[in-house]
Amino acid sequence: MSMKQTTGSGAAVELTGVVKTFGRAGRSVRAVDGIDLSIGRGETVALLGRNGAGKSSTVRLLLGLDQPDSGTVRVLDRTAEHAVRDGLVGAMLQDGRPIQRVTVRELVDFVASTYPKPMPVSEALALAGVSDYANRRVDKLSGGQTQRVRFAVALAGNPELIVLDEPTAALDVEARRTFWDSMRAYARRGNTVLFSTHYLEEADENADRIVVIDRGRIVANGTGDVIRGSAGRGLVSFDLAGGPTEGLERLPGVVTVEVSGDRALLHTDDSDATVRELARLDAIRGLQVSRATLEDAFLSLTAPTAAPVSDSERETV
Ligand SMILES: Nc1ncnc2c1ncn2[C@@H]1O[C@H](COP(=O)(O)OP(=O)(O)OP(=O)(O)O)[C@@H](O)[C@H]1O
Repeated sequence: MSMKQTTGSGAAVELTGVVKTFGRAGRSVRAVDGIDLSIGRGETVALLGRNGAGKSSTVRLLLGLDQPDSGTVRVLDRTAEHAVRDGLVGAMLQDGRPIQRVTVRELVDFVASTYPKPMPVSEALALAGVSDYANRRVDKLSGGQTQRVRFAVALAGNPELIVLDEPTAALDVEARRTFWDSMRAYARRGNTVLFSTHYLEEADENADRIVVIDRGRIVANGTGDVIRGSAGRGLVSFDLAGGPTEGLERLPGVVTVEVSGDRALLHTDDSDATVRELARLDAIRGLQVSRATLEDAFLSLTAPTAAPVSDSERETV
């Protein structure tokens, strides 16, 4: 195992009041709308959000590929560009395609040679799980194998922080599992990992902490359990049967209320108390009680259409 580099004692990632707008005035979109986020060294953090929530935009800011309109981005005690230039950050972006006609080993070897303190090539290949096909051409591999080669490329510079934008989006279940095994092995060395994903289970299983992002803002931040509880630990639903929806949020235990058609869904911290009160009000037609899952919490925290509010819309809100 290679020696860890040491780069000071601050957070691995520190975003403060970060705003990033795309487009021209009047028709602009706030892809990132005031994000404050601190990630400690050695943490594995999932950025979870729907399509268009602002995950990729946040990742690009972290890699110094874009500049924020306002706010600050610090990575390992320096600017993002500086951290990348110093070889401290490895990245897997969504659209990166490895160059063709070279073998896996040649590719990783070449990338490693561009860094000041690279990881030994055999180690990067082993950690990414690609040693078995190191002598095969990169353009002759399956989707899962290609993704792991891209992981080996991201590891080549021996980074302290790795940033993965939806790394498993195109992989089957088995390929995903092996991918995460490799990623966790890298994290166990004391490294920091930030990955974005649509998959709740993936965030729950592989991250120490989940940051839920919606419309360019952080709407929840904590362990899977914290997120699960943030919208209430229980779910109580019933048919409104034409009854009123006002006041449901004031029922005992209730944290949030969703009404869909003629059905009310209450997220509650105390299902028993909520149900008792509903019974008293005789509002128990089609009553169902269940434990809230991470998905329930996620759905209640994020808007159904996650398109960010444009500046022109914002003025009218
Ligand atoms: N270069 C750009 N020019 C214009 N708009 C952009 C640009 N990049 C992102 N956006 C817009 O900013 C918003 C956030 O996009 P972003 O790609 O960050 O979301 P995401 O959470 O990564 O989504 P996905 O899961 O679909 O990749 C979207 O409305 C997107 O259309």
